[in-house]
Amino acid sequence: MIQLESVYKSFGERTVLNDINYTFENGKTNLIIGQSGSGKTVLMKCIVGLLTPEQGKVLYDGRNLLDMGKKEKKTLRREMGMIFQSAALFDSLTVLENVMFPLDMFSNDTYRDRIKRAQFCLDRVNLLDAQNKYPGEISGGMQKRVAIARAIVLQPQYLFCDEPNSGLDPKTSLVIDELIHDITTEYNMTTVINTHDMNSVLGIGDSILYIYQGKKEWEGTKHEVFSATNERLNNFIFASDLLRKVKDEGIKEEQLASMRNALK
Ligand SMILES: Nc1ncnc2c1ncn2[C@@H]1O[C@H](COP(=O)(O)OP(=O)(O)OP(=O)(O)O)[C@@H](O)[C@H]1O
Repeated sequence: MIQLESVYKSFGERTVLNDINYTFENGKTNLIIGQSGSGKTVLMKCIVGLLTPEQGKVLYDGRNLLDMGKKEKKTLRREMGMIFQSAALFDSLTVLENVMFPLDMFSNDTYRDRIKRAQFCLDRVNLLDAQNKYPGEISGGMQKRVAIARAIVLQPQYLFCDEPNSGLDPKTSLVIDELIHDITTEYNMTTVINTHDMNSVLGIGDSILYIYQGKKEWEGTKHEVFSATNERLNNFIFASDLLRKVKDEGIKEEQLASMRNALK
């Protein structure tokens, strides 16, 4: 679980995060959503320690990141997995070598055990057959799956995904969403996802934090989105004609789920 308590971040005179309080629970896919420039990336950076808030607490299962010394931070980093907007794979390494990379850096396991662990993770994302290929030889969706395998290879407790679906078609995005959701439940991780993708919101939004101009404007679940009365949230979520129709014509959640299933 990650708890944010009264987090503030400014750049010069400009307050970009204003009194953010929120709990990201484990075993859930926690989504941060909001307009461009609302502060999602700055918030994610504050949570992972790339930026330091001026005020507040970022509690990792009770441990405040902002009070940690170097050694404690290093321990915490080992408990984090990250998936970036671009898959950020090493072009000159094979798929297997990419997944092994964190193990080579941080684990004391034997070479054989490191290979076994990396292959286990590749199998989990259904890519064992591609282990000897190079990133340039596989599709964008496959690259994302390699990035997921690499992110979970050290068995992280916390998983951070920055726009995991960017550049992917809707069908592949669905596969990536489901995969992230499944591994989150399976390994009981605390997963935090920054996204613009409304399909993700409606599909895997176990818990949703909507930020508007640096403030928490709304929080809820994918089940609550449709009945939400917050006008800013509605304008944001239902900006697309299709989704507005879905809301206005009262299409039920189950119907939406079966539409998603048909896409798979
Ligand atoms: N290092 C920085 N120095 C000054 N201002 C910054 C810095 N980083 C971000 N900002 C400002 O903070 C605000 C929030 O930016 P942020 O990148 O968090 O938005 P976002 O919600 O992630 O947007 P997008 O969806 O477009 O990625 C923006 O106005 C941005 O210009």
